[in-house]
Amino acid sequence: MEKIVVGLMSGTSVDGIDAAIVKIKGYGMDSKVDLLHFSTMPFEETLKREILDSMDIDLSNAASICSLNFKLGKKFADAVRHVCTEAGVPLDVIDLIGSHGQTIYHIPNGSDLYTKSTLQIGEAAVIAHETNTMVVSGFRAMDMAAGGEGAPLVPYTECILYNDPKKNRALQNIGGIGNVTVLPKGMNLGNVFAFDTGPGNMVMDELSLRLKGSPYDPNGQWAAAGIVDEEMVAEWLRMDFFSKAPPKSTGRELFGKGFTDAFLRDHGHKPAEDLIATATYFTAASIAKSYQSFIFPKLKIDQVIIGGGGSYNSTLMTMLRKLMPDVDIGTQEDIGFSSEAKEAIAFAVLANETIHQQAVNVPRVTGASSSVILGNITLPPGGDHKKILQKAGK
Ligand SMILES: Nc1ncnc2c1ncn2[C@@H]1O[C@H](COP(=O)(O)OP(=O)(O)OP(=O)(O)O)[C@@H](O)[C@H]1O
Ligand SMILES: CC(=O)N[C@H]1[C@@H]2OC[C@@H](O2)[C@@H](O)[C@@H]1O[C@H](C)C(=O)O
Repeated sequence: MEKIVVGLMSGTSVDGIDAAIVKIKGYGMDSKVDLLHFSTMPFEETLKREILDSMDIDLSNAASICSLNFKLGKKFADAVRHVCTEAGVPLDVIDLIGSHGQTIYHIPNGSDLYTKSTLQIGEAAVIAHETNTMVVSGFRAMDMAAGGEGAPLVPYTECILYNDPKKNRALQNIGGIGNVTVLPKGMNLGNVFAFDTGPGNMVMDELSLRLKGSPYDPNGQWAAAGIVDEEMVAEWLRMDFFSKAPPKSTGRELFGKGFTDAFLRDHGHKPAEDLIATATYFTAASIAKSYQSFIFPKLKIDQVIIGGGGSYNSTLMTMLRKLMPDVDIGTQEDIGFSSEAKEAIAFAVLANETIHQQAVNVPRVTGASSSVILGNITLPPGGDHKKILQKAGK
């Protein structure tokens, strides 16, 4: 049975809400997935600030997170309407919405102070009410309840969408954070592996904003004009995160504002271009080091496919190619996909799996004790849920 599903993603870059309208036939590894339309609804600067502050342990509080949960729910509903209007698809054609939500905090390992936990907000009841559509949200919690890190979750969808019978592929996402999924040729879910590689655009973006007043370094132009401090990068690469073997995931807690504050405290007197170049090289070098430590010793990679907004930073792409000269490094566009749309598509696919009660986390990737069904289902208000689930194919 065919379903029209909207996938919503607001990632760690906090640049806006990505929305994909996807046609999905079937479920499981045989799902047929077609992207009908994709759009991004950028956050206004004030809302972006509010979200970033809510992630900052010094600025955040319970009231601000409570309020933001509902505010973002409304924004996610607006993003559904926006993508439908742009695509000329009536809202009542949508069978299901898969909403990742906005990660506010992620504590994958716990500490003396905090329990292992993760929080994605953007109230699903508000989305369901505004759109009169069933919503699947909170994808990460069940994996973490089963002992996993709750991330990364895209390996399942990447198996469906990108496996190649002849090539060992590494799919490198460069969003706020960098993460890789390794798909051995002719693979099945049993031999895929994945982990977060470290910072994506997060440090570069923070520096661009503070030193140049721009949310990112357009095409890497400032980084291209700067001089990299290789010693600084070598020191950063000695952080525990980079030597830890997967499973591993990370976020703003490690590479967010606190990281950039410390960098600027010691090096803020240097030219902005040099600082942005150093942060750009840090991302490239952390990806290369991750591959050298945890991928190349296991598998010869034939093709690295870069996705996420970082693929539009040509200085970063050049650095990556220099650091890994023996591998073919291309972009999502080179193989006929969209670099921007991939995560929104993933959460549409994952929502479809939820309503078909399929367990889709990959335990060897997240560290969970078993494979479990992800997500919370929110029915539309007053909806006849039997009819709705029937429509969804159960
Ligand atoms: N033309 C461009 N030049 C340089 N960088 C760009 C360009 N376009 C986008 N980016 C970068 O991509 C980022 C957004 O990437 P993306 O949408 O993949 O991240 P995300 O989904 O928020 O993150 P994550 O995957 O970590 O959740 C921007 O913040 C910016 O740093
Ligand atoms: C906690 C969280 O939101 N993690 C995100 C983030 O963004 C990239 C990387 O860090 C990855 O671990 C994950 O997202 C992708 C979509 C995933 O779960 O596969």
